[in-house]
Amino acid sequence: MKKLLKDVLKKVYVLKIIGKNPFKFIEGISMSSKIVKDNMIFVAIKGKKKDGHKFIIDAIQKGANTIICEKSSFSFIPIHKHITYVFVSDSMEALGVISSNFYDHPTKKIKLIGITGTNGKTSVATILHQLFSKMGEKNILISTMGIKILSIKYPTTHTTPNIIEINKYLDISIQKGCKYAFMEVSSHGIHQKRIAGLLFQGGVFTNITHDHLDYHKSFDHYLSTKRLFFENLSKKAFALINSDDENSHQIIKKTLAKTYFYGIKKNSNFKIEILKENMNGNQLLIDGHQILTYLIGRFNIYNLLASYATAILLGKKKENILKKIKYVKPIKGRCEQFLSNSGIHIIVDYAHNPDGLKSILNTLKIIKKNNEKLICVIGCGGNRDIKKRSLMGKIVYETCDISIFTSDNPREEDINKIFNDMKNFKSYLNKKSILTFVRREEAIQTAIQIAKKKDIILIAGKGHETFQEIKGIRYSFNDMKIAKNLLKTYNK
Ligand SMILES: CC(=O)N[C@H]1[C@@H](OP(=O)(O)OP(=O)(O)OC[C@H]2O[C@@H](n3ccc(=O)[nH]c3=O)[C@H](O)[C@@H]2O)O[C@H](CO)[C@@H](O)[C@@H]1O[C@H](C)C(=O)N[C@@H](C)C(=O)N[C@H](CCC(=O)O)C(=O)O
Ligand SMILES: Nc1ncnc2c1ncn2[C@@H]1O[C@H](COP(=O)(O)OP(=O)(O)OP(=O)(O)O)[C@@H](O)[C@H]1O
Ligand SMILES: N[C@H](CCC[C@H](N)C(=O)O)C(=O)O
Ligand SMILES: [Mg+2]
Repeated sequence: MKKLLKDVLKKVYVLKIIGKNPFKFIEGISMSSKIVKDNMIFVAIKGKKKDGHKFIIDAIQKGANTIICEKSSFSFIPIHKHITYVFVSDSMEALGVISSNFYDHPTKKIKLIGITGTNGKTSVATILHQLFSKMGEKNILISTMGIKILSIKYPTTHTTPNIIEINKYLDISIQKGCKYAFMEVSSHGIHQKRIAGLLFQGGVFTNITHDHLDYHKSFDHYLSTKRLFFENLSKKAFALINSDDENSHQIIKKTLAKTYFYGIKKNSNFKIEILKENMNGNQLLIDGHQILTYLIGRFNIYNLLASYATAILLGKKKENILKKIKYVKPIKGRCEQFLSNSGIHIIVDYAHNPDGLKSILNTLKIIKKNNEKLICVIGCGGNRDIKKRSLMGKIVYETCDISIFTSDNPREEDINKIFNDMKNFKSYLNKKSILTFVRREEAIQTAIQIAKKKDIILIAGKGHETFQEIKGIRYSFNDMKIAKNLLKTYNK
């Protein structure tokens, strides 16, 4: 793709330009000097760890012909002939405008829905992707598990990719005939302006509970970051809010968007009634119509209702949605089940914060009878929220019959420090012991050795992940695969 610089800079709030050459061609945009190629724009961003302005020389050596940078960082910048320097007050905001210009404004051509909240973003986005595909509507999914355009998958590194990637993939999807885009909007993504300049048709709020306080420092900051997404929606957009969440009104305090509520407990625009809940599926009453869904767990009832309501707000016919929504399949690593030959129930779930754990454990209580044991294998990620660890440890300890603490993705942290944090809680129960194994495979193995027929083993925290990240290296690891192999080994 090739564009004139003057077109790429349209509507960018420019403070000053050096080396102006509007007829220069641009062949790409990058915010990382590491991947700059000939005739690209390099956008210097001040990060948490590094300052992109320090990599301007590197970017020029790799072929960048234009530099976007912040005036305040002028002292860092070496001036080269033939290079155009564009000074802006906010590089990230400028990057939003530039990438939208470069890819011909994808969000003016596709209906983009952003899904935000502590838990349920991947689930709702994926349900919408499946539902719309089943209704014959081509769409793109942008989620933790990667990007999917029709049935082609593209790997990503972040739940909400950077704004260049978002525009690039939206453009590809438009070329392939997609009319809808369902995208997860993480709080990191909002705060780091990875969604700058995107026009959203709607925003969906799932819930907000304790997580990411390593990054946000306080719950208030986390909440106000999520609120910012709704504040920036236009008055033509819709905001679809979980009315049962205690912060539902906070989230939409200053939104211009037309607000709708969905929920089970409180009065809402979109309601659902639970007729039967079990491990084979849920029987539900949506808008007076009975449906049976393969998705299990109360949390998935919220996810399903949010998806139904989104489809209605996007103008889809109720009868058509209801006809197709029952065929939505369970989502990888979200309450993924396996029943072994000897009758041991394995559940792999991505619960990685206190509320996620409560949700999945409440679901498992539905199938647990008195004599069956609930065994949980759990770890907490390293270099992430420390305060959530003891809350997660306590929930598991007080709910499960056997608690096995192990590693998740320790990243750069000492695993024994993580174990200490997980065990740092007071409990009314003091008889039970907690087993700890550094090696996650050993923890799963122990759970399988202990388990008897009909016992339930919950392996939590890593869901679909196919690796374990330890000291910068990603080792291949998949909870469900390991569990199935071990069940075979022990003939269980
Ligand atoms: C805490 C966090 O989110 N950090 C993100 C942030 O990093 P940073 O501010 O430290 O960036 P930096 O390393 O200082 O670099 C600053 C700039 O210099 C540039 N640079 C740097 C080095 C170089 O040689 N050349 C160069 O040009 C970088 O490309 C960047 O533009 O900006 C980087 C570039 O966009 C991100 O990759 C990085 O994500 C890190 C790796 C990360 O793990 N993020 C996670 C926590 C995250 O974002 N998670 C959310 C999901 C959370 C949820 O569950 O809801 C997500 O959306 O994925
Ligand atoms: N609506 C919900 N309410 C509460 N818990 C939920 C909900 N949906 C899913 N969960 C729990 O949270 C876990 C993660 O779900 P999901 O991947 O959909 O969330 P997410 O918001 O995309 O997470 P991430 O922040 O990692 O992207 C699930 O495995 C389940 O345990
Ligand atoms: N999106 C979540 C994923 C956490 C998954 C868990 N396995 C971990 O590594 O902590 C986060 O960035 O906090
Ligand atoms: Mg996700």
